[in-house]
Amino acid sequence: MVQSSVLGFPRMGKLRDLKKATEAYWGGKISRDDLLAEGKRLRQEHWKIQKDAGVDIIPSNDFAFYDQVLDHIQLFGVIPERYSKYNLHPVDEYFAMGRGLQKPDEGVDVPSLEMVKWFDSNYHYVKPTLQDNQTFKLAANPKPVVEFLEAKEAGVVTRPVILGPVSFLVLAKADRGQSVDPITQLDNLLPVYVELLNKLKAAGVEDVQIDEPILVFDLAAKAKAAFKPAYEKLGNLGAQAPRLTLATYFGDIVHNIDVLSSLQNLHGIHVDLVRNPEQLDTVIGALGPNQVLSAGVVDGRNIWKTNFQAAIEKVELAIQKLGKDRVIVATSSSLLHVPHTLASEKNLDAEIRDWFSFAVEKTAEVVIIAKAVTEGPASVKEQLEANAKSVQSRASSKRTNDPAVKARQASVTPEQHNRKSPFPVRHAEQGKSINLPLFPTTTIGSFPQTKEIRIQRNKFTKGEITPEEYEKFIEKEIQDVIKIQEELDLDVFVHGEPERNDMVQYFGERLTGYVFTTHAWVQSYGSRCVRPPIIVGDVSRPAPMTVKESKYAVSISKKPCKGMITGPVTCLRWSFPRDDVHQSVQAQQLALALRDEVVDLEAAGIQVIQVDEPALREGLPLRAGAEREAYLKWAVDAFRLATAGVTDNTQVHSHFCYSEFQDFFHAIAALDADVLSIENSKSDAKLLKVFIDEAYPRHIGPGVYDIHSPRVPSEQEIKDRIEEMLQYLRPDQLWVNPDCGLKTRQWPETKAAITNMNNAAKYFRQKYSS
Ligand SMILES: CN1c2c(nc(N)[nH]c2=O)NC[C@@H]1CNc1ccc(C(=O)N[C@@H](CCC(=O)N[C@@H](CCC(=O)N[C@@H](CCC(=O)O)C(=O)O)C(=O)O)C(=O)O)cc1
Ligand SMILES: N[C@@H](CCS)C(=O)O
Ligand SMILES: [Zn+2]
Repeated sequence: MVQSSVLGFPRMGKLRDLKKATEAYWGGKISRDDLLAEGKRLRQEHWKIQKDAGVDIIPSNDFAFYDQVLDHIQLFGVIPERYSKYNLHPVDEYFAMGRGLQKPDEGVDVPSLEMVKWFDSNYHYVKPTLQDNQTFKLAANPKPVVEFLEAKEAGVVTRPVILGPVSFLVLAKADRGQSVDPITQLDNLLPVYVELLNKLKAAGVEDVQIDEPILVFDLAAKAKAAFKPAYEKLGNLGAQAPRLTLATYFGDIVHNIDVLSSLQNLHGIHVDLVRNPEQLDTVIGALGPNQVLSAGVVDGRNIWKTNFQAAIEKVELAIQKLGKDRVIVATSSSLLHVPHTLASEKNLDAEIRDWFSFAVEKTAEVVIIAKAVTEGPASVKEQLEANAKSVQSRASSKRTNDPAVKARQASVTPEQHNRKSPFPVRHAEQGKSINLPLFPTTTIGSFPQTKEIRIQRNKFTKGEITPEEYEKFIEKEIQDVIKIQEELDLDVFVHGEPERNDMVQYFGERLTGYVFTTHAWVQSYGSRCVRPPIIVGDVSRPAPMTVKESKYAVSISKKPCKGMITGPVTCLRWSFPRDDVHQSVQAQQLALALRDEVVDLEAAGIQVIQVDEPALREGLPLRAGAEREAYLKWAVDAFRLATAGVTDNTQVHSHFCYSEFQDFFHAIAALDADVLSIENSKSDAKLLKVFIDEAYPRHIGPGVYDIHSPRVPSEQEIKDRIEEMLQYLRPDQLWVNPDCGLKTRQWPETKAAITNMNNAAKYFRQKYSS
């Protein structure tokens, strides 16, 4: 019998219940016990959904209050002393590592651990941070054991998910000032895994899913070599330990296929056959004689209904070689990256709705495919017919095709990708009308999205206030934000983005070719969620999207005020993209729509325009090679096409909130933006060395403080940070700004942090102008 399996389920709940509970706990509105009870309720609800759907292999320990990697940091006792010294309750210590903690009355002040993108997704994980004398110790009540028992008690037998030791270490880093190479810690870490597996077995666990997603990367020799000792140990624990199924996702493992020879004692291997179906034969060829293949054929990263016929064909190929008992039908990855259920969407057009499948629906899909290949297609005849109809409806729908968009794409010329003059000429031109001091200060675009803003937007969406009332409210917000920036004495203002629910969803709602949802939330980090709009057809811009608000802000600003839009690659990556058209085509359509917006902003008198591309790095194919080069070409072209329609006088900014730009520097330079703001506050400033090494001529604002945490950085801390940056950047090229937008922050901490930031900038301005 072919079993069905889900690799992980979204944890937020149908109505973002987990977000609400964690934020209520942080705000002191519910107790710790209430929070823990809500977590338990959600886990049970999610297990029940999967059990009722008939899923054979249901995950546990896929739940996390903040992040699953952070769970492992705590599970293995990899807690830096700056947190453990406060002897906080484990729940509070966990959140302190995730989001920092500042309680001046109790003498507690600690920033969060670094948070970075999970592979090429818009989910962020907390980076394990190791010391030179790192030790590892299993937590007293290991979470995977506790949650397995909890499920068992509820009548659900689960397969706990744990992150494998090699991935844990490869995804880790040495703490600031430490030099440990994490992978060298394998021997110290493995005993903790052995202890955990023994405890799981003692609790009755038969099977464990051990995730080693780093196998999809090009691995350093040391990391690759670590698999053999790790899995010779963990795969040979016999009756003392559960069977292990090693899971990879988001790429193929063909380039690391030799590693499989040292994994032959494991029960099974999971591969992503949505992303890389071509790896099937190679992986089957490398399996041990009794090993099971978990075939990831239901997409964990996108919302399109699975094409059953195509999925069944893939699974049948595996069955022909391995037999039914050695094949599992699975989601390609955890379903963390898709929304909870399509059932909540009441406003979608019926034709288009029929093309989608969210997490709950995907659990049903794995079951149907498994049944089709076990019992034959007749056993699920109706479902197969309905599915074929949906697939056909989408393939032939007129809604996906716009000849005018295609015609415009066909007429794009190479010249449209180039600014009129090189940077020195532009810089001189811009200096004539945009007066800036040394170390200009600015922010990244958004100011706090207060409860009041969200309430008014909610009322407007529901028709409880008129468009005029909403517009007045937004104008008042912009006025307030401009006044605050005057008081804070910033040099380049922003309008604060109060009209935007989200930097991508907002544009999706204004572009044709998109549909958007009401409840389709996906976790981005911690309690923060996004509602990615869905690209269903060719994209175009029926009308200006941001000009009114930006023009208004400029009209009331005494200093330059940036126009603000989201770039084409980010609009693409943070949407659910089409899977029937190459992403380069979708990016170019978005670029043309945004080019019109940029030109309109300039025509409306906006001299500084920021085009955010924080997802440019995340879209980089995970392995070096031709695919990566091709991506860089079309992604850079899309940005240039979007921005190059303006005159030399307009200063184009771009923003990236990630610090991993070293392997990517040439693409950033090729964007030809006049000013870049990048994330840097939580990374080593020496990463900036690449800007000197490559003689980067233009201007840069590496973030001087972390906006993900409510913690207020001191003026001295920011000065120290700028001092470090000046080892790598020229004073005349350095801007001073936070890491990213301030929408998640509250006003008091925002004002305090920016005051400190501005004072630090003034100190250097004085120092370098005398
Ligand atoms: C910059 N980042 C972004 C990423 N991806 C995006 N798509 N957008 C980004 O900005 N990726 C990387 C980074 C970090 N990520 C995030 C992600 C999410 C947030 C954030 O603040 N999310 C909000 C939700 C934002 C939103 O869409 N809000 C809507 C709906 C608000 C709402 O909940 N309304 C209530 C009713 C109103 C009320 O009573 O409060 C409801 O619907 O129930 C809006 O503003 O209209 C979040 O809350 O998680 C930040 C950084
Ligand atoms: N302009 C956006 C960029 C976030 S990446 C903001 O400030 O929120
Ligand atoms: Zn950002």
